[in-house]
Amino acid sequence: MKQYTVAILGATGAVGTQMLQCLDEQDFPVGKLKLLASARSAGKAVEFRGEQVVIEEARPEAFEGCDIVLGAVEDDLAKTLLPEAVKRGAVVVDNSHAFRLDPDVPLVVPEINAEDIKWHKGLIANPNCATIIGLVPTWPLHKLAGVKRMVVSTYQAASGAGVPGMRELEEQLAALGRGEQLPDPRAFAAQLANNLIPQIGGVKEEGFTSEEMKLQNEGRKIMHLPELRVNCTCVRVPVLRSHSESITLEFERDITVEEAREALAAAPGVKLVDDMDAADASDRYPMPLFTSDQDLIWVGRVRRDISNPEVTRGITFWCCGDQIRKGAATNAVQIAKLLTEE
Ligand SMILES: NC(=O)C1=CN([C@@H]2O[C@H](COP(=O)(O)OP(=O)(O)OC[C@H]3O[C@@H](n4cnc5c(N)ncnc54)[C@H](OP(=O)(O)O)[C@@H]3O)[C@@H](O)[C@H]2O)C=CC1
Ligand SMILES: N[C@@H](CC(=O)OP(=O)(O)O)C(=O)O
Repeated sequence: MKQYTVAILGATGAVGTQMLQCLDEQDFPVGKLKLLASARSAGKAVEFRGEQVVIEEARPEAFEGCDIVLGAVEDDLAKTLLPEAVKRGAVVVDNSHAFRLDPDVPLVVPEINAEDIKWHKGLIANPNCATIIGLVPTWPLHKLAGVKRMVVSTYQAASGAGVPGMRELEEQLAALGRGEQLPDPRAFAAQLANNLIPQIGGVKEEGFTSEEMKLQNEGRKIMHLPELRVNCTCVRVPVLRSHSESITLEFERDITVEEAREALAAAPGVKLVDDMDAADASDRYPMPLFTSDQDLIWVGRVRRDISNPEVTRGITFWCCGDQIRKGAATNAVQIAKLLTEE
């Protein structure tokens, strides 16, 4: 079996660290591993499959000899460095927003559009985390009844803002526990502990934020639905890990709650947790505490949309998924695995 030289760009971050674990869990055929980060991290060692791998500073020459590069750095750095990897013959799977809407770059969720990998020209983009988590359960319902419109509210964990976001919430919770004054917020616009922040990303069209527009713009490309309409509100919540979403879908054709539940129960990447009579709350509906550090999107609270006059054409549900895993690292490694099977 062919072994691949794999590099992780941003190997010390929230997503990069998780990628390392996913490569191992998904039995990825890694021949040689290169871990790249900033000069601050260069020289530190990280263990992979029982061996110590020394982190290198990310420079264009570091991509020499790489077959696959997994990108886990912010947009500007991705734009500067990743084309250098492609120039040197690597195939790149990038997690940033930099290339997602480029018509020459496939944007892939393997459960939905794995076939798009085939037309890559060296770069494949991993979608936004809230987009992946919302679309994995939307897709089987779309196949059943044709989705026309989505109304979404997201409840996004602090680690969506990377290691700095996670640290900030942990520091704030610890300071509150000790009865101390909280340090000034750095990763977020305001204190997150005991609070909700209804802004993720900069402000774009008509007052919507960049994060809110991703679900529509990336969703259209992934599901090949150029007319899809999405109205989204994204909120940062004081949860460490796992994003949650409330989603209402309007369909072209009739669909019953029973049909929706059946399709969700059979869908790849989805776990249906929808039993309001269960004794234990964790068996009644998905909650972010229980969906962290695993790869499935849990779906529950499946109901008819009672606000829709076409009473059989709307479904509402709640879902939670680990955004560092399926929303980023797991999805990227799944794509890389498909590349090895090409
Ligand atoms: N966190 C999440 O839930 C998700 C994140 N993403 C995307 O993934 C990407 C990474 O995010 P995340 O892991 O959260 O971010 P982190 O802030 O946790 O990690 C950033 C990484 O970038 C590296 N880095 C910073 N500056 C440089 C530099 N000058 N040269 C080389 N490497 C550098 C850091 O290295 P060092 O430690 O040395 O500073 C670190 O490895 C982003 O594009 C983000 O939008 C996508 C989906 C979900
Ligand atoms: N913005 C997301 C995480 C993320 O990094 O998304 P993107 O890769 O689209 O910038 C969040 O904060 O929860």
